[in-house]
Amino acid sequence: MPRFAANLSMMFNEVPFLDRFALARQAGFEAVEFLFPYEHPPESIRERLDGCGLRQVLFNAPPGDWAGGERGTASLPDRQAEFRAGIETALRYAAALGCPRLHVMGGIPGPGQSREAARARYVANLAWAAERCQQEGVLVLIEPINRHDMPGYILGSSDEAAAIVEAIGPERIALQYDLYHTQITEGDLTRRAERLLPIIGHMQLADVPHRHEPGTGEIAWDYVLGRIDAMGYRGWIGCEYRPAGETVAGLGWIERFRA
Ligand SMILES: O=C(O)C(=O)[C@H](O)CO
Ligand SMILES: [Mg+2]
Repeated sequence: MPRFAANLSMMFNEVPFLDRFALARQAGFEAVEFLFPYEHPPESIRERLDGCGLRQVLFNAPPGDWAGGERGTASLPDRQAEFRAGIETALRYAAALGCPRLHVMGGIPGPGQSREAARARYVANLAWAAERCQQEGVLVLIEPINRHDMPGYILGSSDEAAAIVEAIGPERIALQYDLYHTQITEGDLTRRAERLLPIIGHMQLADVPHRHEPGTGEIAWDYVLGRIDAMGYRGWIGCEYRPAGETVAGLGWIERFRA
C-alpha cells in the first residue's frame, strides 16, 4: 500500500515547527516533508529527524519573497543569481537532512511580462538546477499548481510538466504529482497517473475543494489510492493538507491504507 509522509508545514500546526516531528512519529509516520526549513539551522532539523527515527523525503528550494506573494524565482527576470544561490542553500540542507528530492518552484511572472520569455527562463534555470542537484544526488521536482490557489503560476498542467521533464532529462528532473491540484485543474486522476508514472518522482494528496484530509471532499480515495498502488507506484505520498480540525483527530482515514 502507499507510503505516506506527513507534511509538517500543514499538519501538526498545533505545536511549533520543530516539535511537529515527534508528533508525526507518534502518529505512525516514518517520513516527513515540509515546504521551507530555512528559519532553522539544518543541524536542529537533523537532530529532530534522528531523535525520532524519521526520514526526510522532500522540501522546497527558497521561493523568493514568499510573504510578498512570490512563489519561486525560476521564471522571473533578473533573478538568476538569487535562484542559483537558493539552490546551493537547498543543497546544503539536503545533504544535512539526507533528503533526496527538492521541489523547485517556478514563480508567477508579472502581468507585463512575456509568458514565452518567462517559460524559456524557467526551463533554462531548471536545467541548470537539475544538473547541479544531480551532482549531489538530489532529484529536482516540478509541480503544476491550480489556478485558484496560485493564479498566474508558471506551471499549470501535467502535460507542460512532462514536456519539461522530457526536454531536461527524466534522470535529473521529475514530476511532483499532487492529486489535489490535478483534480482541480485536469481530473482523470488515475489514468493520468498511470500514463505519467515513469516520470513521477513524488506524490502529494489533499481532498478537493477545501484541501483537508481524505474523506472531506469529492475524491474517491479507496479507488484512487488502490489504483495508484496497483499500477506499481512505490514512492512517497505527502499528506499536504490542512487538517479540518485537530491533526491527530483527523487521521482516521489513513488506517485502512497503511501497509
Ligand atoms: O502547494 C503545493 O501543493 C506545494 O506542493 C508547494 O510546495 C507549495 O506551494
Ligand atoms: Mg503540492
